[in-house]
Amino acid sequence: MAAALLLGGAEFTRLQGTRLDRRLSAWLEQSNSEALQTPDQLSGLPGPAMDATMGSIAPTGLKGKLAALEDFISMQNEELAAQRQEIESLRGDKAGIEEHYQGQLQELKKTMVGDVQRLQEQKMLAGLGSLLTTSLGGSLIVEMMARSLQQQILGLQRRIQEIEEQATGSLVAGLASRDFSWKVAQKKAAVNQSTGGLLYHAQRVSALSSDHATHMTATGIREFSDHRWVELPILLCPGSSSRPAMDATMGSIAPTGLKGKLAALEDFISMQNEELAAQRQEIESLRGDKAGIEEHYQGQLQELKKTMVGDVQRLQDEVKRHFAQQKAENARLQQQITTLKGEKTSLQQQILGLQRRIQEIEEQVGADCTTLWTLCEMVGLMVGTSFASNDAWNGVPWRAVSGAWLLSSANASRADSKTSMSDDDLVQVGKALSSLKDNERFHGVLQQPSVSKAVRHWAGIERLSPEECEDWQSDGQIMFVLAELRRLEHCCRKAGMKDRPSAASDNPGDKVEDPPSKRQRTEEGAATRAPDCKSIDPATRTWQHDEPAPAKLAGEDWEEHRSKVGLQLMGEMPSANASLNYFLKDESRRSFAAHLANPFGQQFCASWFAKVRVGTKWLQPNSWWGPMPRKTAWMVAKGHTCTYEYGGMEVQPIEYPVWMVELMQSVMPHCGLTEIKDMPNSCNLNLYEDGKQMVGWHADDEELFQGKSKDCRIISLSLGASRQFELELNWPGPDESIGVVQTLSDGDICTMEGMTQKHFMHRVPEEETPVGPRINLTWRWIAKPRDSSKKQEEKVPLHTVLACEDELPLPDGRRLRGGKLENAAVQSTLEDLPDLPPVDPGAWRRTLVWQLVTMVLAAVLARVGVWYQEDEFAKLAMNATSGVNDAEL
Ligand SMILES: O=C(O)CCC(=O)C(=O)O
Ligand SMILES: [Fe+2]
Repeated sequence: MAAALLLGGAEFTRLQGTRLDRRLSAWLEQSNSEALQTPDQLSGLPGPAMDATMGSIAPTGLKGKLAALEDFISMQNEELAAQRQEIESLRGDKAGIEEHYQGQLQELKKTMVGDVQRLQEQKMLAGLGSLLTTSLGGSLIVEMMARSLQQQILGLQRRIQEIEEQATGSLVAGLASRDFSWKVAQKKAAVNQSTGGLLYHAQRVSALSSDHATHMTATGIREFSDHRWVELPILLCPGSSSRPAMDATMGSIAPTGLKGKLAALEDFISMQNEELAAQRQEIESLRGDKAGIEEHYQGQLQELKKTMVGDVQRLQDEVKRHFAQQKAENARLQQQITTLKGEKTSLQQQILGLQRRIQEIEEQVGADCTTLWTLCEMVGLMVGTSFASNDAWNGVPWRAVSGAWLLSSANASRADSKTSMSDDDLVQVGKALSSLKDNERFHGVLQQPSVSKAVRHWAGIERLSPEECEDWQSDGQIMFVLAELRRLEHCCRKAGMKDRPSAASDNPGDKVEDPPSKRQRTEEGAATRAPDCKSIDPATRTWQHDEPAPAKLAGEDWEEHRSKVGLQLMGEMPSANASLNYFLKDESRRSFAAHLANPFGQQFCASWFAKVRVGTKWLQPNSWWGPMPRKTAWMVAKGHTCTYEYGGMEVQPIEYPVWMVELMQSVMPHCGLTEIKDMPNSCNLNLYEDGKQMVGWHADDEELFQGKSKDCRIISLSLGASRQFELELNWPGPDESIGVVQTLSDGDICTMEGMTQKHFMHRVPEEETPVGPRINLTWRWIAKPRDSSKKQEEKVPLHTVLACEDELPLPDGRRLRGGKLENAAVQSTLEDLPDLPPVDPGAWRRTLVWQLVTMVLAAVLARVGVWYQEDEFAKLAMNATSGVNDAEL
C-alpha cells in the first residue's frame, strides 16, 4: 500500500511481488508503536508514506529498525532507479514524438511541393495553350494569369517555408517556455552529481523542501553543503552501484552508535525522499511536455494542412477557370480561322478567276484581233469616230495599224522593249489617224466597192489576181485611198510600229505575205536569167521597196565584188554537187541563188517527207489579217537559245531532232559542206498543205542572220508538190529584169548566197491550180549576236508559238493545243490549291490604264495637232488625188 502510495499506479505494479515490497509489508505489520520522527517538509508526496514507514520501524528495536531502514533505503534506491528509467523513457518518447511530427511536417511539405509543382505544370500547359492561340489578347490574358499563378505559387512556397519555420520556432519556444531544456540540463547535472558523489549533510536533509530539491544545481548543492552542512557526508550512489557506497556511509555512521546511525539513515531516507519527489516532479513535467509537444505539433500540422489545402484549392480553381477561358478563346479563334480560311478560299478562287481573265485578255490582245479591234474602236471613238460604224473599214489595215500601236503601247510597259513609242511618235500617229478620220473625200471614196476591194487586197484580207491589180494604176480613187493608207502606214512605221507583232519582224520564218501595195509597176528591165528559171514579167510589178535604195559604190556596183570580200559560192566548193546551178548571179549586188534538181531519188524524198511531217510540231499562228497561210516550225542546233516570246511567255525552240542531223548529212554535202561543225545551226520549216498556202514577199533579213549587212548563206530542201519560188529586186535599175522564178520540186535543193537578202525579196505564191502538200526546210546560220546583252537578237518567230496541231506544254504550265493556248488544269479542291505566289493584280490593270492614258493623250494631242496643221494636211490630201509621191512620205 505504502509502496503504491510512494510510487504511484504503474510503478507500484512493477514493484509488486519484489523483495522490497515484501519487506515493506512485513515491516509495516510489525512496527506500529515506534514512529519515526519525520520533518514537516516531507509531508509532500512521499512524506506521509515515509512517515508511516518510519513510524512502523520503531517497535522492533534499534537493530531491527536499522535493518528495516537499510531495506527501505535500498527500496528507495530501486524506486529512484525505476524513476530514472521512466525519465529516460519519457525523454525517448519526447524525441520520438518530435521526430514523428517533424516527419509529418516533411511529408506535408513534400506533398505541398508536389502540388505546387503540379500546378506549375498545369500553368505551363496553360502557357502552351496560350501559345497555340494566335490571339494577342488571349495570350496576354493567359500570360497575365500565368504570372499571377506563378506569384501565387511563389507565395505558397514562401508560406510553406514560413509555416515550417514557425512550427519549428514555436516548438523551440514551447520547449523553452517550459524550461524543458534547462530542466533536462538540471536533471542531468543532478544525476551526474549523484553518480559522481553528492554531499549531503545528514542532519539538514530533513530541512530540505521538495522545491529546493527540484532547483538544486551542482553549485547550489555545493554552496549549501559548504555553508550549512559540514560533517558526515553521505555518498549517494543510486542503483546497484550505490550499495558499496552506502555501506561505506553506513560504516562511517557506526562510531556514533546505533542511534546516530539511525538518525543518519533517517536523514538519508528523507534525502532519498526528496530525490524521489524531484524525480517525480520531473516525470510529471516530462509527461506534460510530451503532451504539450504533441498538442503543439498537432495544432501546427492542422493549421498548415488547412492553409495548404485552401491555397491549393484556390490555385486549382484558378487553373480550372483559366483553362475554361482558354478553351473558349480557342473556340473563338478556331471560328475565326475557319472564317478566314473560307475567305482565303474565295479570294484564291477570285484570284484564279482574275488570273484566268488576265490570261484570256492577254491571249485575246495578242492572238485575237477582235480584242484589238475593240480597242481600235475605242481609239476611234476617242478621236471622234467609230471605225466600226463604217463597213468599209472592216478588215482594213486600221486593224493592223491600231493593233500594232496598241501592242507597241503595251510593249512600252516592258522595260526591255525597244518598240515603245515616244510621245512625239504618238502625236504623229494621232495626227495621221485624225487626218484620215477627218478626210471626207477618203471616206466617200471608200464607199466605192472597187476601192474597198482594193483596200482589202492591200490589207491582205482578200486576194486579187494580178490582172485585177493592174487596173489600179488607172483608178484615181484607188490610188488616192492607197496613198492615204500608205501615208498612215509610213507614219506608223516611222513611229516604230509594226504591221505585225514586233517579234515577227525579227523572225526568220514569219513571212506573212506583204500586201501588194508595196509594189509599183516599173519598167521592164533586162533580166539575168538562168536557163531553168523564168524572169518575172515586169508588167506585174506594182510595188517599190519602201526603203530608199542604198547608195551604189563608186561605179555601177552596189556591193564589193565577191573576189574582193572573199565570198566563196557553195557551188564552187570542191566537194559540192557539180550540178548546182546558179539561176541568179548578180555580181554587182553580190547576190546569188542556186538550184539543184533532186539528187536523192523519189524514194528518199517520199520517206523524208513523211518523217519530217510526222516528226515536227507544226504551228500556225494568227497574223493581223488571219491565220498564217502555212504551217511552220523553228529548230536550232543544240546549245542555241533563240527563245521566242509571246504574251509574256517565253518558249524554247525545238532542238534539232536526230532525224534533222541525219537529213542534213544527206543534203549538205551537195552544197560542199561535209563536216557537221560547218553545217547550218538553225532551220525554218514550212508546210504548205495545198496550193492556197503560200509565203508572201519577204527577205530573210532578220538580225539573227545579219543577211542585210553580211554575206549570208541559206540552203533549202523542197519535198512534195512543186511550187514556184520567186525572187525580185528591191531596187531594180531601169534596164534590169526585176526578178526570176525557179520551180522547186520534190527533192530540189535551193540556195541564196551573198547579199541576196538585202537586194531581193522572195516568195512562194499561191497556185492557181490545186496542188498537193509541200514541205520546205530552210537552213541558215545564226550569226553570233554582236552584243550578247541584246537577247532579242535571238528571238525567233511568233508563228512557232501560236498554232500547233499537237499538244505543246509551255514552261508556264499552259499548253498549246490545236493552235490555242490552254490554261493549266484548274485545281478543284481547296486542299489542292497551292499557296499562291504574291500576285500583283494591278499589273495588267496598270498596263491597260497606261494604254488608255496614252490613247487619250494621243487623241488630245492629235486634236491639237489637227487644229494647227489642218491646212497642211488638206494640201497633202489634195496632192494625193493627183498621185502620191511616196518618196515624200
Ligand atoms: O518554201 C520556200 O521555198 C521558201 C520558204 C522561205 O522563204 C522561208 O522560209 O523563208
Ligand atoms: Fe525566205
